[in-house]
Amino acid sequence: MRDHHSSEKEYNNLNKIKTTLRAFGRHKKQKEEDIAICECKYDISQPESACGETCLNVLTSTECTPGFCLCGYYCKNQRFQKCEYAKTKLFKTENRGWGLLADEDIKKGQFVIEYCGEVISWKEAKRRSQAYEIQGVRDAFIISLNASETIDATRKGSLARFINHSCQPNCETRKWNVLGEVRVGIFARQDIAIGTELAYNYNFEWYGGAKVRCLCGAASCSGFLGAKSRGFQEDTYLWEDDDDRYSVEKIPLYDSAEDEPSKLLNTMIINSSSSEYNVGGMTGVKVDSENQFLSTSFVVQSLDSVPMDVVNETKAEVNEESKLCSQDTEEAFLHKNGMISRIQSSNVSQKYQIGPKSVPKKRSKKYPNGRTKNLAQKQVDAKAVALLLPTKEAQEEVLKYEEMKNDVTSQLESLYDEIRPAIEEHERDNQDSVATSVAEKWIEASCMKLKAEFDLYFSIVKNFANTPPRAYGQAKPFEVDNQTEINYLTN
Ligand SMILES: C[S@@+](CC[C@H](N)C(=O)[O-])C[C@H]1O[C@@H](n2cnc3c(N)ncnc32)[C@H](O)[C@@H]1O
Repeated sequence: MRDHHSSEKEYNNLNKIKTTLRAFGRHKKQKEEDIAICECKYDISQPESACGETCLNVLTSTECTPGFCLCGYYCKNQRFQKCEYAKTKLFKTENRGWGLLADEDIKKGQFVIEYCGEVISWKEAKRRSQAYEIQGVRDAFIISLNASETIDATRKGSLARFINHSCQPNCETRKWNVLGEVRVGIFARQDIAIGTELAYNYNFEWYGGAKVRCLCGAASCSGFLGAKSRGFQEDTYLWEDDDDRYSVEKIPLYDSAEDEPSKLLNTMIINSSSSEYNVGGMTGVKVDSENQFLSTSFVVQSLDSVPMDVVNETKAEVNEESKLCSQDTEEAFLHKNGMISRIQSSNVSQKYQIGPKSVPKKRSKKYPNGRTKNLAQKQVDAKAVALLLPTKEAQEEVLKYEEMKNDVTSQLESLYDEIRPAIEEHERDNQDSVATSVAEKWIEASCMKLKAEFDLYFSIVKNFANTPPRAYGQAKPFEVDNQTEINYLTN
C-alpha cells in the first residue's frame, strides 16, 4: 500500500489559506452597478428575515455585498466571505490517505467549507499537473472552476483539499458568485452525523493527473477517480507500482454520462492479431452485440475478460464491416483518441485491446420486425469508390468532395477541442447553459460538415447513376480513352 508520509508532510507544509487566490491577475473589483441587492430587511422579531432561503441573492447563488445589504451585520448570506465553515477534522483513512470528517452534525444543504486554492487557467493546470508528475507529486489537487479556470490547491489550499471522492457522496460542490467572482464550496447533500467521513464526487471536477483506482466501495462505483473529468480524458499516464489504485486493468475511457462503465463491459472485442483490420496501427476494433459499426470513442479492456468464442465471432463480423470503413474513420479514431496510443505505448498496457466503444443506445432504432437499424453513420471509402468510376473527371470530382469533407470534419474537431470546456461546464453544472455564441459556432460547423457529406454522397450517387453497369471498374484510374468516353458528368 501507498506510503502516506508524503501527504502528512504536504499537510504540514501546506500554505493554509482562507480564500481563493488568483494566481495570475488580480481579484476583480466589483463594479457598483454589478452588485446584486436583495429585498430582505432584518426584523429583530424574525431572525429568519435576514437573507434566508427566500433571499433573491441566495436563490441565485450570489452572496450579498457588505455595505449594500440592508440586513447589514445580520445578513446570513456571506458565508464564503465570513468563512462560516462546519466543524471538520482531518483523519487518516485506512487506504485512501488523509480524509476529512464531520466534527459536528451537519444539516442537509449546509455550507461545509470553501475549496480554496490558486485560480489558474486550464493551460496552466495542464502544465502544473505535468510538472507535479515529474516531481512525483501524486495527488494534484486541481479542480474545475469554470470554462477557462481551475483551482489548484496543491501548494496553497484549505482543508477541503483533503476531502476524498465517493461515487455515492454525502457532499457536493456548488459554485457561488462572491463579490463578482465564482468560488467553489462543498455543501452537504444530506444530513451528516458527527464522525462521518465527508466525500464528494470528483467526476467532473478533478484534474488530478494519474488514473487512480477508486476505493469508495459504493455499489455504483465508477472504478476510477474523476472518470468523467476533463483531466481524466486528456491525461492517461499511469503510475506503475504495487499500489492497487494505480494499476491498469479494464480502464474505461468514456466521455458522457450515458456511457456508464457497466454498459461498456457488455461490449465485445476482437483479437489483437487480426491483420485484416488494423485501425491506424492500433490493434482491435470493438463492436457491440448487435454488430453495429461503432462510434469514435474507445475503451481499453483486458482480453482475459473476453471469452475466445466471442472474440472469434466478432472478428469475423468486423472483417465484413472493415470493408466499408475508410481511412478517415481511422483518422478520426486516432485524432479523438491520441491518448490511446499513449496508453498503448506503456508496457503495462500491452495486453489490453483498444477499440471504439459501443454506440449509445439512442442511435439504434427498433423496427416492428424486431430488427435493429444501425443509425451510426457508416463511412464510405471515397478513394475506393472513385476507382470504380470509369472517367477521370468523375474520379476527380469524388476525390475533391472527399477532400472538402475531410477539411470541414477536421475543422469541426478543432472547434470541439476549443469549446469543450464550455460544453463540460454545462454538463457539470445544470444552472449554466452553453453560451449562444458557442452553440451558434457549433451548429454552423456541423451544418458545413453535413453539407460536405451530402455533396460527397451526391457526387458518388450521381456519377454511379450515370455510369452504365458494364463500365464499373473497367477503367483504370485516370486512363480513360477520350475517344469513347461518355460524358457521365451531367448536372
Ligand atoms: C484531493 S486528494 C484527497 C486527500 C488525500 N486522501 C490525501 O491524503 O492527501 C485526492 C487523492 O486522495 C486519494 N483518494 C481520494 N478518494 C479516493 C477514493 N475514493 N479511492 C481511492 N483513493 C482516493 C487519491 O490518492 C487521490 O489522488
